[in-house]
Amino acid sequence: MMGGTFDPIHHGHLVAASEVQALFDLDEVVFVPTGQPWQKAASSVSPGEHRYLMTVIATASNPRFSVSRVDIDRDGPTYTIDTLRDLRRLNPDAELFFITGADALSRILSWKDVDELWDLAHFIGVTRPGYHLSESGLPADGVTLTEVPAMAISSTDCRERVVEGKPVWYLVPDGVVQHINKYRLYAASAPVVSTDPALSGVSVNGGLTDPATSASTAASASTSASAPSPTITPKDPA
Ligand SMILES: Nc1ncnc2c1ncn2[C@@H]1O[C@H](COP(=O)(O)OP(=O)(O)OP(=O)(O)O)[C@@H](O)[C@H]1O
Ligand SMILES: O=C(O)c1ccc[n+]([C@@H]2O[C@H](COP(=O)([O-])O)[C@@H](O)[C@H]2O)c1
Repeated sequence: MMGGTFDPIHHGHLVAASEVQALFDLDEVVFVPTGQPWQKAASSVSPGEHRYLMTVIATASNPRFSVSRVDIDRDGPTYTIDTLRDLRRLNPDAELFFITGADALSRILSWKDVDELWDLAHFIGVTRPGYHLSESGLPADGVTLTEVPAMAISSTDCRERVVEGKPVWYLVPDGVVQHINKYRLYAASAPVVSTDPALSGVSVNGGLTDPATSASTAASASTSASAPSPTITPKDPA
């Protein structure tokens, strides 16, 4: 499994999961969006339902990828000890692996009940540009370090790019770009509140009221919000 805030999910997450799935011959990689990531500022984290939907959109085409709601459906701060217990209960015969990037692995000793984590899953630490991957201080038989293709992408950078009107195409899957634009996630402009009960309290673009037209509207919104047209100087016909 791979736990994360996924705000938004990006190709760094997906490449790491794909590489570990192949290297370790895993049957499945379950992406688990966090409920309340207690080590991140609550005010800066998007609603769980949006992060869940973006994770579903990003993983839908891969038959070995799936998404679990266990963390977003559990009240209170998200602790991996609870995630692992829930997944073990749901999959009593499965051998569990927890994929984590170098930055998250370096903070693992601060996680709740860390001494009990090693009995519940084997941790796979993966390389991430800008971070040092180390198993120092961690039980040798509990962690395996693995190199994955370097993707210098972070969710923080993706969010900042949206705020600045820069493109996030190719940093996140196309459907995630469309979801961000459709619901005006991360945008600096004043949002309105969704009438969709599943996304209650969630900010959306007020223009997207008709589902029949939302795709084309989202596409045009994406053009203006994320892919500004280059300035083209017409040739002088003379
Ligand atoms: N580019 C990447 N390469 C490898 N691992 C990554 C990469 N980005 C994130 N991860 C790992 O994926 C997991 C979930 O990360 P998370 O959802 O917090 O993404 P993030 O890009 O670090 O987000 P933020 O910038 O908001 O902190 C963590 O274990 C993290 O180390
Ligand atoms: O168990 C904890 O105390 C704990 C503290 C911080 C992070 N985690 C988990 O680590 C994973 C990556 O978290 P993050 O914040 O880097 O997105 C995710 O599954 C989190 O739930 C877990």
